[in-house]
Amino acid sequence: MIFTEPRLCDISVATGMLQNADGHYRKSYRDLTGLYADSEAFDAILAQKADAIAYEVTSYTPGAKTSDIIMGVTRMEPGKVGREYFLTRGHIHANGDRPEVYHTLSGRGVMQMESPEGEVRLVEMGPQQVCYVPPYWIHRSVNIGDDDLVMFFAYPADSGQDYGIIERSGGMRVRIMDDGRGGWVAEDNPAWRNRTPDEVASILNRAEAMA
Ligand SMILES: O=P(O)(O)OC[C@H]1O[C@H](O)[C@H](O)[C@@H](O)[C@@H]1O
Ligand SMILES: [Fe+2]
Repeated sequence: MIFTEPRLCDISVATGMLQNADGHYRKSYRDLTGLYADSEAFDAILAQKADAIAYEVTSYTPGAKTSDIIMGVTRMEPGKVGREYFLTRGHIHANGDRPEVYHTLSGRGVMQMESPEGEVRLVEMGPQQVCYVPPYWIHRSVNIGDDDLVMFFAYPADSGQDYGIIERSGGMRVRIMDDGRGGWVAEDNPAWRNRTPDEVASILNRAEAMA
């Protein structure tokens, strides 16, 4: 039997990156087109810095099985589009029955979660707080602070990401907005449509089919 070699990776909290990683992807503001409520404010950002990095992910993938764990670091810029705080695209795991752990290293964030049936959970996170995102929850990170939000994450390597689930429902159910007093407030997204019972069943069945 050949055992996987252990791997030590330093985390640079200052740069928000995993060292000795084997994966790195960046999302520019242009890549986030269509995610925010205020399209005029978003266009103004695009005019300034369409190709600047909005968030980036460095990761290490030891293998491809359920029993392999992908680990990495996400770094998000601070800011708002109009009143709406910067966010990641968000996804549900394509194999929905896969959880994820997020450990905030610096900055302040909200882990925004939504169940297939449209229940909402919002978990505010600061440094040295760990959030367990259970199986089947759609999840997205929101930077509600004035500085970079840097989070360590880990999840089973066969999770996969389904981004279409958010597009198909007109976004997530709530938007995380500036409350005007330096904090945040969740406001209903009027474009949101709940998933049908058939869609919910297919999310659950798909996970069974992949198991
Ligand atoms: O995948 P996104 O929604 O763009 O979010 C960016 C990243 O957020 C987390 O850190 C996840 O663990 C990553 O898998 C994900 O890629
Ligand atoms: Fe995930």
